[in-house]
Amino acid sequence: MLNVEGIDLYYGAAIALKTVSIEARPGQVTCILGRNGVGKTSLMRAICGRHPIAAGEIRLDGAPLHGLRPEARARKGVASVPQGREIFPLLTVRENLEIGFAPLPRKERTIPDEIFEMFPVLRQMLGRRGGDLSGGQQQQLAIGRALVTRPRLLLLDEPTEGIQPSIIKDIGRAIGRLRGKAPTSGPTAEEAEEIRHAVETVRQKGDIAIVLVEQYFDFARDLADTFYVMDRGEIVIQGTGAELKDPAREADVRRRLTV
Ligand SMILES: Nc1ncnc2c1ncn2[C@@H]1O[C@H](COP(=O)(O)OP(=O)(O)OP(=O)(O)O)[C@@H](O)[C@H]1O
Repeated sequence: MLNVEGIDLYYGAAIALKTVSIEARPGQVTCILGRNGVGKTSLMRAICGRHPIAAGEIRLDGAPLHGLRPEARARKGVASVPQGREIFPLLTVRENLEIGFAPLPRKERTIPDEIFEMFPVLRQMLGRRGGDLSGGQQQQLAIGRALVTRPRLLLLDEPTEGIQPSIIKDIGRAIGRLRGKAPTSGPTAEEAEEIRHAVETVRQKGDIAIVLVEQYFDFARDLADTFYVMDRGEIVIQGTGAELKDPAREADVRRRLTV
């Protein structure tokens, strides 16, 4: 279980997180919601150790993480899929997965079969280049690579980023047709569905706490066991996934997500 207690984070003199506390349990999806620039990515950086905190504590299964370097946190079970996925387009799917070996001792440097059972498409595409995969497949690859480290905590920063609403896709198709070209191959709504399925699959494993940063309410609502809404560096609403299905609560949260 992850416990973040009263953390502050600064960029120079500017405060980006103010006494933020969250917890995330194994086998559950904990969603962090909020508009652009409210501090969601900063919270992920604080947890995985990419940026120091100025106050507070971060613990995984009771053991302190704050103060440890990112590599040491990775060895303790923290895995993150950063915004933008960071798939290497010219490396093969297998090579991309093997990047996940970095924090592992030599004898554990194998790709667990379980990853291919969870994401069969990765097995089919092992020899293909990362850049040849669709957006949804790349997200599965990024999650698969994170799972190579056998984490206890998985941080997912905006997995739907780059997924275009179907209306944009339709416009793209129409423009493509007008130009007499094949439709542009941007990420699609079906890929959002693939990503949702990938997160569900990890949840069902039951032993990994998943923290999911999202801007899209519908995606978060379908997956959240618990949620936190951030605004200007603070947690302003928190509750259970079931509460997100309550219309009054939903309106409350949606208000915080629109500019
Ligand atoms: N490296 C940095 N240096 C200075 N300020 C930063 C840095 N990174 C983020 N910030 C600022 O900190 C605040 C929080 O940013 P953060 O990226 O955590 O927000 P976010 O909610 O993740 O937004 P997004 O969805 O756009 O990633 C913003 O005001 C942002 O401009």
